[in-house]
Amino acid sequence: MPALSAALNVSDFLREHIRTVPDWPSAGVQFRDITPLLQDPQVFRVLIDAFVHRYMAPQLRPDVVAGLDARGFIIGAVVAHELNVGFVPIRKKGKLPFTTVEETYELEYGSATVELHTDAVTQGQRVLLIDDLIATGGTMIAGVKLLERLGAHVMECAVIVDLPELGGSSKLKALGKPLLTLVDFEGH
Ligand SMILES: O=P(O)(O)OC[C@H]1O[C@H](OP(=O)(O)OP(=O)(O)O)[C@H](O)[C@@H]1O
Ligand SMILES: Nc1ncnc2[nH]cnc12
Repeated sequence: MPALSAALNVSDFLREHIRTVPDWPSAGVQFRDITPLLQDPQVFRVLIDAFVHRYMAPQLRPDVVAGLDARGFIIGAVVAHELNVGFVPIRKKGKLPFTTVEETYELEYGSATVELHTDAVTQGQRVLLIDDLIATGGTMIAGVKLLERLGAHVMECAVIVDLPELGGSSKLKALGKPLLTLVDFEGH
């Protein structure tokens, strides 16, 4: 495993620790598995620092970080902790106990509904919305809609992996939402 050095940029370094699993969870899907990024503490730190360094800047510092179920929780909660701001989970339907708002969307392989507690954010709060990956953009856009329905402002979205051919990152940009992506993969 190469160490992160001047010869290797962060994106290339992280790419080497993402595993591609063909035909999972269904035929034709190239599943981009981020678990190897989390397994090695040094690699995990490079990943988290890539987000934290950007959002420490005063003009980009959020009031709160929101994370998308489930892999967005792993990254989002750690980034929130490092930034010393709160974390709010956007969960798959049926998991949140208090009153919620909900949004249904299409995935690369199925459909889903996500929910957010109605008191999770307040009017005008600046939110950073984090997930592990953007494919069709359905999940991320559903998250933006939920947060903004409650009056918050999603100032930026951030992911580890972008699958640009699935169109999600373009859709998000067309909506005027800035998106930080650390690693791009061609194909599905
Ligand atoms: O851009 P999209 O087409 O919406 O796809 C991206 C979403 O798909 C994956 O989650 P998944 O729904 O597989 O759930 P999981 O995190 O619980 O595995 C991934 O973690 C994103 O949340
Ligand atoms: N190809 C993919 N790999 C990992 N997670 C995904 N979510 C949607 N598409 C995905």
